[in-house]
Amino acid sequence: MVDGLGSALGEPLFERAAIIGVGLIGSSLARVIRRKGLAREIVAFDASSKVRARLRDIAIADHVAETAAAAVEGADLVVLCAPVGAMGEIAEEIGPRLMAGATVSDVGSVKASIVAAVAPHLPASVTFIPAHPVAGTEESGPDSGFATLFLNRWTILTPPEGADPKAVARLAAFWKGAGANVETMAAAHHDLVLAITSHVPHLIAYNIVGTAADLEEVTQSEVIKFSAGGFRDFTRIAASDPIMWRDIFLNNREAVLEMLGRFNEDLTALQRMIRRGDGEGLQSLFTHTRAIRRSIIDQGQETAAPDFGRRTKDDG
Ligand SMILES: NC(=O)C1=CN([C@@H]2O[C@H](COP(=O)(O)OP(=O)(O)OC[C@H]3O[C@@H](n4cnc5c(N)ncnc54)[C@H](O)[C@@H]3O)[C@@H](O)[C@H]2O)C=CC1
Ligand SMILES: O=C(O)C(=O)Cc1ccc(O)cc1
Repeated sequence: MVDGLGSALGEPLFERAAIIGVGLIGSSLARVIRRKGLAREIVAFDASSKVRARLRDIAIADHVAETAAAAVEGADLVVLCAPVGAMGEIAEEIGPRLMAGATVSDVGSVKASIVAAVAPHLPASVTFIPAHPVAGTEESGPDSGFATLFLNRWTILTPPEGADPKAVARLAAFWKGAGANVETMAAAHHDLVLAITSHVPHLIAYNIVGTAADLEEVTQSEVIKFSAGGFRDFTRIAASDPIMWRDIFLNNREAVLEMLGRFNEDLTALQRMIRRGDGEGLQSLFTHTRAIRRSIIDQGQETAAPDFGRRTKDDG
């Protein structure tokens, strides 16, 4: 087993999967759907004509549609994989063309605002089950995706109350087939958890790289020259897609501001420890954070070294 994804499942879970927005996540999904036989047929649509042309070249989908509405025709699974801010307008376009009984999902990094933007456009005959694969890289576009992206990572489902349990179970089986572990929670809870585990860390990375870039005028090339330290890890995160992250902060505003408030308080406490020479306080916090990192590794959530080389040689 080269890819760690195990052997193919039996019958496909879906007949026709439509992927709307085929960048890093959409193309990774297309690749794993095909590799694992999770749907019989894959139809793709991307708003960019350049991306559509590229999709025809790399042939990771069976068909590339010219509109989102055409892509969802006859699809029993529709997954919206565009930036968070584009989900509402896509839903508005595809709503009238969705097949009765279809499952509509998404992969957006924020959940409550997507529910608010998407749900009003969907007919009662479909089941909407928002999802978030907590897996990714700083890259974007259809060439950056790979089939093992979701392997051993969490995918969070946030089904609304009263969602058809069979449809929820089928979507959970789909993500498990893609290699993910699946957890279910409320959309608002998801947004709070992700604000502290993903959104605020990205904001910190954007900020520290921005601060260093300002200093660079003073220090000339020293920021780049000595970036082998912790700063280098921040630059990877700060290279993440600007549109995607703009949308995340605009659409998870309250949770991010709440977590930033707490972060600022703790940062002020650290500042005070440094000013007062409180070595005991600093050491105690750093010992605690080191233990957190080690417990994450012990739970198999992370390798000791950055693991963005998880792409295997046949990950096409
Ligand atoms: N990049 C990451 O690490 C992760 C991203 N996500 C979420 O996945 C979604 C997609 O992110 P990526 O694949 O990284 O972005 P990406 O930038 O690689 O791909 C997004 C694609 O959507 C297309 N697009 C934009 N507006 C569209 C529209 N109205 N209709 C159809 N296509 C449209 C773009 O042309 C682009 O090809 C975002 O909602 C993001 O929050 C979730 C988990 C991880
Ligand atoms: O590249 C990284 O370190 C990430 O954190 C990737 C990522 C970005 C956005 C998500 O919603 C989930 C995962």
